[in-house]
Amino acid sequence: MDAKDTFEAVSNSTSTLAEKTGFLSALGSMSWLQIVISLLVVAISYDQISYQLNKGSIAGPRFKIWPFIGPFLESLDPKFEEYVAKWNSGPLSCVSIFHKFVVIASDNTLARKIFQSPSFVKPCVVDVAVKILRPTNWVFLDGKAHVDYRKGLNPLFTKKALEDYIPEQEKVMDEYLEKFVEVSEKGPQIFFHEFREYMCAISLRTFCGDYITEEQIKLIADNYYKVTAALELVNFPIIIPFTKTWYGKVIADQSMKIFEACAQLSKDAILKGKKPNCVMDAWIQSMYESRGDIVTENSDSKTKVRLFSNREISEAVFTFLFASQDASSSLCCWLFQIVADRPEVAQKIREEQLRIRNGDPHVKLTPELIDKMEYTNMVVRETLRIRPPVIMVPYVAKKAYPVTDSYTVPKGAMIIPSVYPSLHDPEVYENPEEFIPERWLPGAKAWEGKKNWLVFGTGTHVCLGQTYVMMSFTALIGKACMFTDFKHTVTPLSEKVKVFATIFPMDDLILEFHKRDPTTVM
Ligand code: HEM
Repeated sequence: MDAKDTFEAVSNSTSTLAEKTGFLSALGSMSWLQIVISLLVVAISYDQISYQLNKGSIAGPRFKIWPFIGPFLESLDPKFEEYVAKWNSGPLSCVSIFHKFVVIASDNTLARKIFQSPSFVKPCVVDVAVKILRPTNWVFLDGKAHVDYRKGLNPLFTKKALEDYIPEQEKVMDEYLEKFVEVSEKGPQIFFHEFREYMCAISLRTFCGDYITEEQIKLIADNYYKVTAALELVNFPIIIPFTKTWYGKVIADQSMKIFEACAQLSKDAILKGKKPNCVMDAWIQSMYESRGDIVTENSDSKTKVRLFSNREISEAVFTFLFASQDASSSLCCWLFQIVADRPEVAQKIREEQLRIRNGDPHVKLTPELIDKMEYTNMVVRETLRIRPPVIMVPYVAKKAYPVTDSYTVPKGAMIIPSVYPSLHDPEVYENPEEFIPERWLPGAKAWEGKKNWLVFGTGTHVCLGQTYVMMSFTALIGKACMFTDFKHTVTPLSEKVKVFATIFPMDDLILEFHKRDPTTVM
């Protein structure tokens, strides 16, 4: 019997006793006001006692200061400093909002343990996510079904697969660098929105190739933020027309309809022997290879993939966009801000970019070329360490989960492994608040702390796109440094962190881009 059962048993036996001693007749003599007040007192006491029982020995407010709602109002506008205070309060801490009990793990060993306990926990999604992403979506699979599905997706984001997508990606990079210069003609601009649009465009080209039109990309890029807003952690679970969640669902449905049509075009093209140049092509090719409908050099692959319907493909592609959009936009903002603030770093990137291209800045991107960008890659890695886009990942306990010898997370509670403290651990990363790309030189101490590298999570749900992220951002910042000069307008809020699903500079990043001679370093 757990603590909650004990409490319920005590309540039941108390009520039986009360009945015996004439509780009902006492009730009959009370006024409505007295009854309401009494019920309120019982409910508040129940809420407080169940909070105390769930909290046990871990850190957290002594009492729920606001009965029932807890810190609900603060959670509507989460402050980074409040998360830091929570992490500093102990390896495990807690908070209770309405009926949700939330346990936060700041310690590296505990965070890893949670990520790697799929029999006790699964990713926690807000109620409305099931409606927006649809209940049939693969992201809601758990256990073996999830592992089997992932096996079919993993090959789509490897270095080998990237080779096929890079030419299309490079076109989008060039197009947007031109656009950033154009936008800057009016002087310094807020780039938060520009970068979100750019990320959406490059992701859609990578996922759907040229089956998706410019207009369709624009429609999704202009409206995707509605999906982010609809999926905020605290949201009304029922979709009411013309509310945030309704707008989110409308744009999600429109996007999936577009992806469905793209999937059919890709199926037709692959059956006619087209060489894949986007994620959809690569996935569909593996489906037809598995059935023996086509033969390619990969036909011997052990991972067999069934033929998915266009609707299933569209739902999966939407999850790729959903998983990548906020985190990639966050990385993009911090990467440009950090490099713009450090001209010596930009200069070293330029030197490397020109050197590996033998002085010709127009040499096209390939995975082999990106592999040679050692310093540029260290800059991306250090940016991800100092400003990890995903600071924590919400999971839910499927059953009572004994996370330490002295504490068991109650069934149904949210359990959140934090990523940020591990990446700022001074034992592993000396002067953790300083941006030092050289800490990632081959053989340097930071590499020994592999267990602390939780930027992409770990375990069965580890980020599908991690290789893709490292390679495409290394390529992007390399090209941006060669072809443009970007200047950052520093404000008192530039280094303050805003939390909007992921993390961003609080001033939304003010930048200006100017063309430069790409054959020079200075
Ligand atoms: C800077 C960019 C990114 C960061 C920091 C990031 C980080 C993460 C993290 C922390 C998780 C949770 C892992 C876990 O629970 O162990 C995750 C999951 C995931 N990420 Fe990423 N991600 C990024 C970009 C991308 C991109 C570009 C894709 C493209 C496909 C992607 C696809 C996914 C998917 C599908 C999952 C869920 C995997 C599953 O449940 O099996 N991510 N990511």
